[in-house]
Amino acid sequence: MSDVKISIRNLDLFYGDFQALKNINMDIIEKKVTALIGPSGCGKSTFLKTLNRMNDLVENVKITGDVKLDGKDVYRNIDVIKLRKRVGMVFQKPNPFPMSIYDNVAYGPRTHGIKKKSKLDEIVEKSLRGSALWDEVKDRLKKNALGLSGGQQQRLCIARALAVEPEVLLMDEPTSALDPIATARIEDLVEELKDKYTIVIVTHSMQQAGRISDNTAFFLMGELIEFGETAKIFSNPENKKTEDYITGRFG
Ligand SMILES: Nc1ncnc2c1ncn2[C@@H]1O[C@H](COP(=O)(O)OP(=O)(O)OP(=O)(O)O)[C@@H](O)[C@H]1O
Repeated sequence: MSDVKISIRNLDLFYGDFQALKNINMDIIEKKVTALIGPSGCGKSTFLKTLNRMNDLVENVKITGDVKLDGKDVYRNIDVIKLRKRVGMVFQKPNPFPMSIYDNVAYGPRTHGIKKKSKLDEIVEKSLRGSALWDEVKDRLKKNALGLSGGQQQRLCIARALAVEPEVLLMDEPTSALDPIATARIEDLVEELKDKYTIVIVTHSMQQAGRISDNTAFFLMGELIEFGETAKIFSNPENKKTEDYITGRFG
């Protein structure tokens, strides 16, 4: 029996007059990986950002419909800071803060009021272990994070997201700036993280979606064309447009 973590109903999003999302309906299943695929500009990132209200920061944006996290509407009667603690995000380009590795990971817990050094030490170690970076950095936690490689920086950003103990992790093309080896490490990590977290990942790579996701959503020009089990979407899609896209026939 699968549990729904986030349910999306009749979601429309406008940037000014332009409608970027058209009547999206989807259930994101707890502790599964959901991949969002589709051509450039189809609305994947926009959709991802509606899940923790990152679009609120954009001017002239209008959102209607429902996004419910554990049954509670995230657009009404909810503290946005708390929402973003529960629904963390990792971006396309690794974006560590220009401070030490330790301080990057401790940043979130500190803003949520944790001050005790022993507690922070524990969170930093646990988060870095969680993002499979601990062994590589444990002897240089006080060094600047900008000295890490791109792949290490991205795992640091994942550790930073994990440090506030989120329930959902949104990942916007987290491997697009990485080489194949660093990409494989992040993919392995996603596989491990789904034991504990619900993961939604935007990817341009259909191979990646096929490798790491349980469910896949195919978007086209702001519409959700097809959503279902990844194995089914890739082997036997219902919609001709999905088939054209995954077989590379799409222009
Ligand atoms: N802040 C904004 N203001 C106006 N239009 C926007 C804004 N952000 C995105 N758009 C438009 O909304 C549409 C969807 O963009 P979005 O970034 O969600 O697509 P995407 O599928 O993630 O694309 P990509 O794969 O290239 O990252 C595009 O037409 C884009 O130009």
